[in-house]
Amino acid sequence: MKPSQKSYVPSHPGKFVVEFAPGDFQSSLKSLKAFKAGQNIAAIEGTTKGPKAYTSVQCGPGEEDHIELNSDLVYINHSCEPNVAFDLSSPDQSEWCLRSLKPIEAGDHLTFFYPSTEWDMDQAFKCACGTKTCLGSIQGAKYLSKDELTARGYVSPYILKLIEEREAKSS
Ligand SMILES: C[S@@+](CC[C@H](N)C(=O)[O-])C[C@H]1O[C@@H](n2cnc3c(N)ncnc32)[C@H](O)[C@@H]1O
Repeated sequence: MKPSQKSYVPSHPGKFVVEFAPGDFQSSLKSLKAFKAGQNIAAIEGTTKGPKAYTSVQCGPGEEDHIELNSDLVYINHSCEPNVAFDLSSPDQSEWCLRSLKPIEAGDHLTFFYPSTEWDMDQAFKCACGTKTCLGSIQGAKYLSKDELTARGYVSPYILKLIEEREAKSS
């Protein structure tokens, strides 16, 4: 579920705001504040378990390990050169956070590298991030090499483990 433009109430007032745009999947999340690289910029809280969906974030290695964010963070788009990461690596959910990977200025759009958390995405898409290292088609980590995956600043440990299992099977 995504917050909709009708009766929009920001989930992170003063910090982030959704920029609603016409057309399917054209909206995004903008930062209202500057952050240094490597900061915990938001707690990941208020999540619920759910089936894999284009709005869900994978939080472990299994088919059942998907959460709905239930907040404006669902509007963070993918980039092949992301400025934030979802760090859901701790077994203690109270430590889950959104972390800046680079300095972020007020007005910057937040982006994360979707395959850093997603193994095999519910909805693949042609990437419009426009970066030099754009991979073109985004379907999940399953379809990438370890080098393509690890060059983006952060990969979830459960995704790295799945990559290593894949490599062990093919060797
Ligand atoms: C969870 S939504 C993110 C918010 C979305 N932009 C919206 O307006 O609802 C994920 C979807 O946004 C779109 N999207 C996100 N990043 C994208 C990118 N870099 N290029 C093209 N589409 C993207 C894709 O359709 C993807 O399935």
